[in-house]
Amino acid sequence: MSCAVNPVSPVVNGTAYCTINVFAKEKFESVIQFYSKILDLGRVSTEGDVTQSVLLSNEEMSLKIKLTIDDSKDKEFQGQRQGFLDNRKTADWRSMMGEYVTYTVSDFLVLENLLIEFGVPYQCKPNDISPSQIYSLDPQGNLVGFASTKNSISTILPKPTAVSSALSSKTISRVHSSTDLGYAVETGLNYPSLPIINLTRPQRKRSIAVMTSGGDAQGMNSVVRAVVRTAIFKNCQPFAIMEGYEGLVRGGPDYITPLKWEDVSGWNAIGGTNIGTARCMKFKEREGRLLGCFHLIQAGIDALIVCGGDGSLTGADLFRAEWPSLVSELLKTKKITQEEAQTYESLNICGVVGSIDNDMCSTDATIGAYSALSRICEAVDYVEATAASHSRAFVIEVMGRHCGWLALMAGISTSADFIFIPEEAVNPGTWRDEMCETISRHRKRNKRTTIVIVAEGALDRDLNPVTANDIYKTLVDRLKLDTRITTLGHVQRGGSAVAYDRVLATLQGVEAVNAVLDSVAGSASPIITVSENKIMRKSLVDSVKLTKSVASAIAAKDFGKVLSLRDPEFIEHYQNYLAINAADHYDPQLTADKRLKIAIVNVGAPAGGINSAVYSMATFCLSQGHKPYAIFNGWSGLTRHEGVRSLDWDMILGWQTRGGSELGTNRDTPCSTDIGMIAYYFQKYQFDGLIIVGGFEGLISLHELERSRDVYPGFRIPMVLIPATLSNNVPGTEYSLGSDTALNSLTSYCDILKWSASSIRGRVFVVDCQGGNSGYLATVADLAVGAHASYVPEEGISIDQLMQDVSNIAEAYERMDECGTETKETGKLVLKTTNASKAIDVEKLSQIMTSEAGGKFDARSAVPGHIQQGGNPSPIDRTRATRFAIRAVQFIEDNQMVVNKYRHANEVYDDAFDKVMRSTAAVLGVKGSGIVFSSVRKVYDDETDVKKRMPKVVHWQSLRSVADHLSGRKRVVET
Ligand SMILES: Nc1ncnc2c1ncn2[C@@H]1O[C@H](COP(=O)(O)OP(=O)(O)OP(=O)(O)O)[C@@H](O)[C@H]1O
Ligand SMILES: O=P(O)(O)OC[C@H]1O[C@](O)(CO)[C@@H](O)[C@@H]1O
Ligand SMILES: [Mg+2]
Repeated sequence: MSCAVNPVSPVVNGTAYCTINVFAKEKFESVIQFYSKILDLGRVSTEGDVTQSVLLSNEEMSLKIKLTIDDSKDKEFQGQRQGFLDNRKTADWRSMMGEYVTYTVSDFLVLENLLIEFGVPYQCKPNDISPSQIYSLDPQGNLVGFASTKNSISTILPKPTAVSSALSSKTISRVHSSTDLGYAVETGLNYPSLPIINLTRPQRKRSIAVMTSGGDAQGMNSVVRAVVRTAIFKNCQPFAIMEGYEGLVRGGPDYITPLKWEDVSGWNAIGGTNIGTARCMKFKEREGRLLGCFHLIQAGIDALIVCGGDGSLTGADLFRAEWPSLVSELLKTKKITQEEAQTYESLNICGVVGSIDNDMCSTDATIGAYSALSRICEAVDYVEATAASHSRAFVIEVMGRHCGWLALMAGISTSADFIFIPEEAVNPGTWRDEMCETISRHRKRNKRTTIVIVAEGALDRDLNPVTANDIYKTLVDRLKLDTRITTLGHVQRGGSAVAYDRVLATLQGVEAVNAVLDSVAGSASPIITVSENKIMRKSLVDSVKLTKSVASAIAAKDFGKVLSLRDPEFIEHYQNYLAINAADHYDPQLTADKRLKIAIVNVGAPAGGINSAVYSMATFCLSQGHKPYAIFNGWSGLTRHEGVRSLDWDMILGWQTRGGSELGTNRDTPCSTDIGMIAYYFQKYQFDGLIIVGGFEGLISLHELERSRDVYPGFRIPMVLIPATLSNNVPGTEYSLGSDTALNSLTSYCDILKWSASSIRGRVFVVDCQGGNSGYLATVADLAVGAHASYVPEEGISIDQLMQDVSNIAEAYERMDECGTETKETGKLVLKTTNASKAIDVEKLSQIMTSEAGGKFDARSAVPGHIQQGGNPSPIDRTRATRFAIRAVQFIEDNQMVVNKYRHANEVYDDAFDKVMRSTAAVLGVKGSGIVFSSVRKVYDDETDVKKRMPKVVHWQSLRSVADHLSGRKRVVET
């Protein structure tokens, strides 16, 4: 290979002079232009005639461009250039040229734009997501390298990864190729190939800034990580605005800073916000917003993603509305040019709701709210122990500003005796009596603890605050209870985010970048929301307006409206709290003729929230006037006569918060035990309804009972399955109880491993995840912990992908070295669902990875096992269990009329009969943005792959490509 460069001294190694040879006259000027523009060099002198040379120079370096006309050399270079173009995707250009010169440049963005402008091809290294080196061909065809930091270019070529003997097809069982089950990476998120050169129109990279504002909230770092990486992935330049609106007002490179891929490594596990936040009074004034506008334009920012609470998003909405007038003021005062005014005529803004308060209308959950709830529940669980020991009362004050969501959800999760929330302002004359009456009843039934949760914004109907002190005094003076106040304070905002918040933040961060890229001038600004499991875009203006109207309704003492302005789920939760808390102290809601005997049974492996479902089912039944029955130790327990007991309030105290299954559970199904005997007991106890809480065996159980209705009249009652399994593999629902608890356990376990791995250079942990044939847990954990790769049964492990992953990880380590970042986040994780491959367990997998890595890293295996079933259920599982249980009882109530006609044994079970009865045996599920009941027959026949114990369609499939793109995992797309 020819090289026209005569590197007198390589610039990269400190000296700053070299000669570039050009062999065709028509190329001479463009080569001069190329180097002078890119390296910012001035033309110093011109010499000679046929053999001309030009000296280009600046303070740091000089470059001689020398023209020696030589047709054959020029042709040789043309041929070479073609070779580079042909091999742009497949070969490392450094291996194709004997010599080349490297330069340091400060801004790759500018460089890439210039290379595009010159129409020259280029290649990014180590990859195009986060290059630390860029190689290009100058107009003559010389290979030229650029580095973003001094001396950072490695001339050592990455060793091509070969499949060694350790990886013969004998050692790996290939379960499925990556495309077998339709898991090819989604088009929209596919890895970009090397940049496509646009020869006609230079393109400016879009710059997207992200900021966090207001009170910090767990999960904000995941938003920033997702925004940064998605922006880079979509070929945009991400920026952080440091310190919230304060950074915008102050401006300059200290406050508006570009971020790289590696800058956000490991951020998922870190609490608070790494880019700072503030409450900025100046931004509330137009003057502050004018400065913000100027600084954004100055930094060339096209779009702004604001992650904050209701205040921050109100500010964002105002900023958006005022933007045109701010721009024209800046133009008038000559702070910006006409061209800038045109380029930035409208502000492309998107809101992501991050606040522990969950006070923004139009979204179910704000980022951080469930983490704060988790902190509260942990604290109350701890307090329970000391309260029980002393038989004390505790008044626990929680945050939430003017919103009672945290207090309400904590009340349900911990089965608190009484709660105070701003949405349900209490009667100033009667609240003390009401509270004391409830607590006295509980105490009379031998309850040793009293927990009252008060939201910091709690009010009475005259708008006077109801404080922890007021409550304390009442408990002491009237009930003579030994009482303590615990104000949880900022502990609630502390610690790292629970898995739910990490995933929510990640998906919303990705969606925010998509939203700003979809926006055109004049389009309405969106806010990213969540409804059940669905990430959506809504109007920022409308959400802000709706949220503001809550404050107006409170001020107007219109409390009915306040409650109605919260999302429908809030109201449902509030009614649920009242219902389960009324189990012993009100007259039953229903008249005697409507009261039912409802049985509950646990089937399958333990999962977080099973006990909460039993507790809520029983307390709700009691408050309605129904009689709740427990079947102990599953179907086999029933056939072994181990007991059916009616549940009463005293017996189930404390079950809401407990892990495991108090009723006892196993995987037996009615047909695998003795369905006749089960029918006998159903007849004996005259059950009017059945609730099964369980996983895949729960579904099979319900199916078997439903299909036996013709033979056994005892089963002609409404029956519901509440899905509960950490595998989240029950067809008919996108969410099963226990999967959140499991995800939190796995996430905490992985965080610990990651810290350990980060302390040792080049350490990777390969973690074995439960989940049966479902890769749900591993996939969502992948997103939550920022794993490098995950292997799931739906895809299996292909040798090619495994090799690719080894080289991805090796590259990631190289990139870290080359970036010279001082990041400690060097630990890497790979997750594998046990059934992703039966042939290679995590131990073997880690051995293979270590041996293939050729010394670049070493891998260790880790097996968390049944720890994944979790300890105490997460607040999400507790509150969902309550919601599911109450909905299940209501389903049984609603379907009584339907089944009554057919319950007698002498009814002929014909087709018409069957058709009506079908809908009365259902799977309760979360689908899209709502709760639905689907006939078990339909679910079993149409939606279930019985052999694989899986739904036929997996709803979380798209998460895999998001996880891949956020970790920079390259996929081998198999043909
Ligand atoms: N009406 C407004 N106009 C302009 N800016 C505002 C407005 N309201 C709030 N902001 C800006 O947003 C910042 C954060 O608002 P705020 O303190 O209400 O927190 P938040 O975003 O609601 O978060 P959290 O309630 O979770 O702490 C304010 O300090 C201010 O800079
Ligand atoms: O951290 P600061 O500024 O004291 O603010 C506390 C407030 O912030 C929040 O934690 C979040 O808005 C509120 O719940 C609380 O009232
Ligand atoms: Mg707020």
